[in-house]
Amino acid sequence: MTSTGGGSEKVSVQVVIRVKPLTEHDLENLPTRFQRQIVTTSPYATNQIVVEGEKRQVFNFDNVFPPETTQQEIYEKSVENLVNKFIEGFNVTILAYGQTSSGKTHTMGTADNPLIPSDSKGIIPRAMSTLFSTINSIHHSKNDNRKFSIKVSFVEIHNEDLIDLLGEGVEEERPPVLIREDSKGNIYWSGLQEVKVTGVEEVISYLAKGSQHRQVGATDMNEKSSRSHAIFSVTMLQQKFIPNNNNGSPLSPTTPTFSRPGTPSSRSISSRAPSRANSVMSSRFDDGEWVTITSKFHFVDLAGSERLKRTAASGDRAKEGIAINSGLLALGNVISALGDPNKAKYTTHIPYRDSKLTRLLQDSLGGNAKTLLIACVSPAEYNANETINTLKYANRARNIKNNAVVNQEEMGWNDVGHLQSLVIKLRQENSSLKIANATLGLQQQQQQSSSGIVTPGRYSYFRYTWT
Ligand SMILES: Nc1ncnc2c1ncn2[C@@H]1O[C@H](COP(=O)(O)OP(=O)(O)OP(=O)(O)O)[C@@H](O)[C@H]1O
Repeated sequence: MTSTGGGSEKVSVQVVIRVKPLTEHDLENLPTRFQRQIVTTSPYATNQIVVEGEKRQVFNFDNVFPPETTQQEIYEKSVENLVNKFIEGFNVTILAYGQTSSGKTHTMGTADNPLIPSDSKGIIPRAMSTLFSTINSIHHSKNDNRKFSIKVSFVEIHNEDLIDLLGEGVEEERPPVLIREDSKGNIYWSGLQEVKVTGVEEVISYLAKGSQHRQVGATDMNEKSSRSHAIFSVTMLQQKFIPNNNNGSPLSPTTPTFSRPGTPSSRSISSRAPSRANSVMSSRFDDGEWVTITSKFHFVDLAGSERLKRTAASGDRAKEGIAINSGLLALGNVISALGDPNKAKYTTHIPYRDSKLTRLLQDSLGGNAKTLLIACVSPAEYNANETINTLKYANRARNIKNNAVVNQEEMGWNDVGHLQSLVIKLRQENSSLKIANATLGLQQQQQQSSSGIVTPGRYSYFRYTWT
């Protein structure tokens, strides 16, 4: 996986499995005769997992983490590289999937708070630690002139309602969180608090605040079971000034020196939070040009994937179960439509609109994002069916190919008139380029159809590679 000069690279969705150890709580609560461990992994085949159920089933993934794996190991092997990609300007999404009590929240660190010991910390606090220490070292570097602004938001999908977990005041009086799509297919949301953060402790305080607001309810399987999908998002804006060399062309992005840009306001309601860069602006000055890169990191802690009857749910719990299952079903259908090479050839419709979850993640699955799915499973015989279901679900995600690109915009800071005229000029250029691209696309499609290669029209926008 190497980044191309233009900041574009083709990657599959990465799928890893984490097998949870049986905890004291499990040993007290699972019927003794079903505590036998039926899931095995091997240090010699670290991408393989075997389930000894009614029949022996073997699955292969990008990585399989056995029960003894530490939080730090998971982070180093699967996540750290994605944080570096995020800093480069790629959109990144990590999803934790699995039945209730399988370790999703523990792995993701969604319910982090200052009392959790450092070796138990999950992915989010570790990723934030890498992010801020990298930014600090860039600030102290003489050879790197980048400036960063980081904002976080925390949203919950409960019974198909979007709830702002960082929202102030009474929930009923807040503006509704809405998902929107622009004419180009970009996803936005409105009415959501985005809070500026400058360090890990601040992020953890917002995580703690948000997770306290998260809907939890007692089920038979996990007494504090999460009954909603939670999406913690980090948006990063980085600006760098590229000075001109003597020939009038900009120097490399790492060349130092420039004046400090103004700082965005510290707390704002995001009315149009882009989930990926959707416009290109450019502003050149006599001494160089400003470049802005926006990237977004989604940490998605999904609600328990178990079948309804297993949680003995009734009333509100049952209603939640139906909403959870339909969200995960829609996610599975999207994954299946994108991931199954046979279906992909013939499917012209990817059902993103079937749930809020898939709508929100529309451009994070198969779009302009790097995606990691962490499927969490229990090793106990008691959970054998759910474990198999989780592994089958995760297996379908492995065929998705994304074409992730750096979200780079070039823009000026202080010459609004100049910027506006440049925007108009660039829009005109963009229109001409679109016409040229469309003509080129048409020619390529004609060539491909004569050579037998299938390019589904709608998805050429997302730059899909079908395998
Ligand atoms: N790898 C692990 N090592 C030690 N304890 C773990 C591990 N994974 C999970 N646990 C513990 O198991 C319990 C259930 O885990 P967790 O709450 O993360 O499950 P979950 O999948 O998020 O469940 P739900 O869907 O109900 O929210 C917690 O007490 C957690 O600390």
